[in-house]
Amino acid sequence: MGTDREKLVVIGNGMAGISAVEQILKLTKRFEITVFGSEPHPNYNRIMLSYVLEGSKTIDDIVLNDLNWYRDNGITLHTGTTVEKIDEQAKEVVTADGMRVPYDKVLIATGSNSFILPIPGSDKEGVVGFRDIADCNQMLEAAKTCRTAAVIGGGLLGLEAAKGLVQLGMDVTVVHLMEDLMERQLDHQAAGMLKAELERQGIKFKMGAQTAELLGDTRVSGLRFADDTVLDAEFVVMAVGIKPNVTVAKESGITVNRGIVVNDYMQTSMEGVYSVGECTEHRGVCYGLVAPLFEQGMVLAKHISGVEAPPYEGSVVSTKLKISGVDVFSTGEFIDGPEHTVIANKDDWKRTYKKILLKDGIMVGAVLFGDITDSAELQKLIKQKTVMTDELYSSLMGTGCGGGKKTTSVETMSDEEIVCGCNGVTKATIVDVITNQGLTTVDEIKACTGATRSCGGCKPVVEQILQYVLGDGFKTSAKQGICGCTTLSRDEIVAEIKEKGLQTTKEVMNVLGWSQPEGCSKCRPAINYYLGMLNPDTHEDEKESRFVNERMSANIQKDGTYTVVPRMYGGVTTPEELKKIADISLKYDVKVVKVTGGQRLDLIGVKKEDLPKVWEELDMPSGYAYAKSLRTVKTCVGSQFCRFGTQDSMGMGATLERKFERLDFPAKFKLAVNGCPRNCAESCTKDIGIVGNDGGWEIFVGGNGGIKARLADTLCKVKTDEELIEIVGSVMQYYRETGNYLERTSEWVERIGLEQIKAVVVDDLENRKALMERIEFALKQVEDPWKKMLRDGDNSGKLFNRLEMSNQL
Ligand SMILES: Cc1cc2nc3c(=O)[nH]c(=O)nc-3n(C[C@H](O)[C@H](O)[C@H](O)COP(=O)(O)OP(=O)(O)OC[C@H]3O[C@@H](n4cnc5c(N)ncnc54)[C@H](O)[C@@H]3O)c2cc1C
Ligand SMILES: NC(=O)c1ccc[n+]([C@@H]2O[C@H](COP(=O)([O-])OP(=O)(O)OC[C@H]3O[C@@H](n4cnc5c(N)ncnc54)[C@H](O)[C@@H]3O)[C@@H](O)[C@H]2O)c1
Ligand code: SF4
Ligand code: FES
Repeated sequence: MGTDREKLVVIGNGMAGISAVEQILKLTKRFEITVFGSEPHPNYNRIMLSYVLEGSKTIDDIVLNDLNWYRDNGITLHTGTTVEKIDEQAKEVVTADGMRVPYDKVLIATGSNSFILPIPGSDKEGVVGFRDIADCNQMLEAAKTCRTAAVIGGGLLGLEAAKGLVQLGMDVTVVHLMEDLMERQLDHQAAGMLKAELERQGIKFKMGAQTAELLGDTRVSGLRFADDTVLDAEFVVMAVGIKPNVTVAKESGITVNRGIVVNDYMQTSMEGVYSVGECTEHRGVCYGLVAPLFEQGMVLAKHISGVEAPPYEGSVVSTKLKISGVDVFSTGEFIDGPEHTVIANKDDWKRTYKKILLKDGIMVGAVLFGDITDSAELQKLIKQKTVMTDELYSSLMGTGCGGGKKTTSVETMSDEEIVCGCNGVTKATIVDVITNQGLTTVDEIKACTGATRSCGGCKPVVEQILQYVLGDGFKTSAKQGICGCTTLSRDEIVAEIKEKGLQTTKEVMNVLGWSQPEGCSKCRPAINYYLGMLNPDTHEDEKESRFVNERMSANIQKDGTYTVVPRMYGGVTTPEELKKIADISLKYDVKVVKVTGGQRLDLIGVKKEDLPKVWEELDMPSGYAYAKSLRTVKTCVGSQFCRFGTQDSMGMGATLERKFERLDFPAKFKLAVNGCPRNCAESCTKDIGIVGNDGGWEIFVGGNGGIKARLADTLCKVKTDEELIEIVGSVMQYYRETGNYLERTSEWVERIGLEQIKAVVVDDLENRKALMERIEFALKQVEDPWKKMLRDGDNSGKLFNRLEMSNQL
């Protein structure tokens, strides 16, 4: 049925083309739209193929626009139909099977093809790219019969493919040309951390390897490298990049470089013909991520619909790897050169890394590993070419006292700014559905606008917008698991462990339906902690679920040696003890003895195999410097010696340390006790700070002197030592029972609320007593790990073997 509407023909039924069509439909109904797609499917979310492979989504889950959508919007769809060229003279689009469709305007959105290495054997059976549903299905099929796979290419795609194949039970080696993974997005530091994490998750790597040939008869059986070494592989995935699909444009005489060359309004060299997506080259750049493609689509939609629009000026891209338990993010410039000012922070303990690059004071790029909560914020600041200030620095790098909350920046975002890059949702759209449709949760916004639907990277910003628009009416309902292996929250897991009487991490993962049977480095230690906290008498600590320092009961150093920190209650020692420490240090060639910030002595440089002998000869309790446990109780001189002292801080410090040592906490725990408000032992930055005052004690909670400094809050004042011990014990137990694993008290206090903590441990005497009973019970079960090791020996026989390097966590 003919109409007098303008005829728009879209070549390519992929993410960029159909997103542009969606934008056009919002602006005008003046086009009669026909879409051609080579694939036999309606438009689907290509990004999610990684999740289909990994098993967490099905093909049906990832359809973005089903056939009804095309029908409802009056779009004629030809699936399984490839366009050959545009006949400019006839003003017709010509398909490979000879169909001719007249046009007024054409949009070319033909995407990319996988780049297949031009090496002998690359056409063998069992060699695939990873681009579409057909490739994904081939991989799923192969996993049923093949055991070994090689993924060539250690970029985003290769790593996601490798993880998917590991999930399917295959033995997978990633073969990478360079020495660093994802070298187009990460610096050397982050790439190293990423590799270590993926190795933990079961992926093998062959780095710096150039594949010369794929071996096998008709079917691939292995890889031969340029140095003539060989790797067996029954299945090979090529993930070495993509090639813009410019065939139609080339055949039609349109200017093509690497991609189809367009101007700032996405117009090609041919009158009436536009191009968006991965096939397009704008100002010399071809993009390979969806966010820029959606931005292009918006500009195109306005231009083609006759709506005035600013030109497309290129995009700052950012990437996030979609592998559960691996949080890595990169945006803008990421390799530092002499022109950059580098702000960097690496935490070996939490295995996090943050780097921000400045050029002439302006933020131009960032890399995050381990903790990507600031990703959306950084992406926005870098996109806006923001100048770094002291305030921003403190907010991003977490320095400065008082723990001031980050200011939300959504207020300063323009309405047109895209919040969800994957789905092209702007701030204005989100604000609109909150204000006009009364939506109050991230899930509702997701259902209505698509924001957060794909990679999830935009969720923090969507939450911020909700909070900003609703103020106090905001509640977060988005379901967030403790890691990518589960959607269960910490509280749900703890409740299930209690209700179902679960005993081991394996059991928790099996019964509660973990997506990865072995869990990951985030959930395994957390569950081990929750089990121990809930069942102090029956839980068998799972050493393999502990971080290396905890397994060794010592902190590993850069050079592979360890440190030994013996317990010195309240920071007090004797000349005899000091002499013993000095003798042993000399005997075992300890090069440095360091006085720590917590007033202890740290014997640095003990060889792994000497650890048991050093512990035995010291014959002192472990100082737990490696553990998520009570580390130290720092004390001032106090009333025993100090002229100002009103309380015996040294005595009380030692008492508290003796009483509460050895227990596991969600994170490390530090105390300080002061004899008077002069506060020489710095209570304000401790998890619990105690200050002698008015003949009694004043107690503070939630202080932190670390990366995210925070001054402690006043909890209460008590008159007696007994009351002090009881409040300290019950705060500790309340934190043990309600803290998220790895959550310091500084974060816990903010999350739970000071008033709630007061209500439970100060005001409610019965509750306080119950908490004390539970902590006393737990305390009865604990034993010094050095003594235990000396008595029971090392069951594995490997822990103190010089050559054995444990790297599970
Ligand atoms: C496994 C995987 C994971 C990814 N993950 C992410 C991610 O997390 N984040 C991100 O931003 N990006 C990701 N990407 C990249 C993202 O999917 C692409 O950038 C995006 O899909 C490109 O959209 P496009 O429309 O330009 O191309 P495509 O989505 O490839 O669409 C082009 C379509 O045109 C069809 N076509 C080609 N030629 C013709 C013709 N002559 N006639 C008719 N039809 C034709 C093709 O068959 C195809 O269906 C991922 C890609 C893959 C493969
Ligand atoms: N999470 C995400 O954002 C995501 C996920 C998957 C794919 N993608 C996109 O899909 C596209 C394809 O991804 P990709 O990872 O293939 O592209 P890529 O170009 O980012 O990475 C290819 C990698 O292969 C390596 N390589 C090149 N030749 C090699 C060889 N002969 N042997 C071994 N390694 C070799 C390169 O060093 C590079 O690291 C990209 O545009 C990517 O951005 C994005
Ligand atoms: S805090 Fe008070 S009691 Fe303790 S050392 Fe300082 S001045 Fe003396
Ligand atoms: S940015 Fe990926 S889902 Fe929003």
